[in-house]
Amino acid sequence: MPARFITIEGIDGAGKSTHIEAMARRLRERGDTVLSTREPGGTELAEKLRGLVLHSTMDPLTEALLVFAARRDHLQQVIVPALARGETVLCDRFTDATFAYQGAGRGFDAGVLSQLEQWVHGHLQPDLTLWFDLPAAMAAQRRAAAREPDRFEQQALEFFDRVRAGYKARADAAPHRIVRIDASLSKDEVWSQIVAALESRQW
Ligand SMILES: Nc1ncnc2c1ncn2[C@@H]1O[C@H](COP(=O)(O)OP(=O)(O)O)[C@@H](O)[C@H]1O
Ligand SMILES: Cc1cn([C@H]2C[C@H](O)[C@@H](COP(=O)(O)OP(=O)(O)O)O2)c(=O)[nH]c1=O
Repeated sequence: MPARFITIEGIDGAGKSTHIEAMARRLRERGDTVLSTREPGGTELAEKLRGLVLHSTMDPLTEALLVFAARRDHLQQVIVPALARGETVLCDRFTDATFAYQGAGRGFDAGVLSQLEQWVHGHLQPDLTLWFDLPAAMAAQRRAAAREPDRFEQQALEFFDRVRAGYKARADAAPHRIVRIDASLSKDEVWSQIVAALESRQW
């Protein structure tokens, strides 16, 4: 099987978790061996770093270094070996999230993030990224109805407006890799857009 690296992005509450299992199922039904994972996380060490990033106060450079440290471990231990075996890796968030959250959201230097990206994964990029896009206020309403907020989810709407703009900039810069999903629509309509994005690649 051809290896495929698919990432899912979007602000908190966009509906990523809601659709990831169904995506994995659909890809498996079509013959892929699917490894479903997430960032920060995906290994024992990276899950520990996730706990720190989500719950401890720290400066933006420390935050950026920790998410990239978690990513390095995840790539080496899980993602790269799975791709080498020809598997499909389905990852809830990846480096676009760092540019959106630490870069656009926190205001951390995008040039430094690009250097870290280069060190950590060189030219390895996802083959496809589905960006779940919706207004920050709508995502906040969905989150409020669903769960207790973590460090990022406690941020004001303006923070998520900036993160959303950060994702848009990434999508504009990589239009062939990043497909925008209108996540403000109903779950069924979101699912149809996901299927269309996969089908357009014969996946
Ligand atoms: N298209 C949708 N319309 C309405 N509610 C949705 C939609 N997609 C997800 N939700 C709900 O919004 C909440 C957040 O969704 P979730 O999948 O956890 O988002 P994320 O993983 O992107 O943070 C959940 O309660 C979920 O059921
Ligand atoms: C991957 C990544 C995530 N994050 C943040 C975004 C999210 O608020 C948080 C965890 O993401 P997520 O797994 O989507 O959270 P949840 O399980 O609550 O839906 O980490 C960054 O700030 N930078 C990153 O590089």
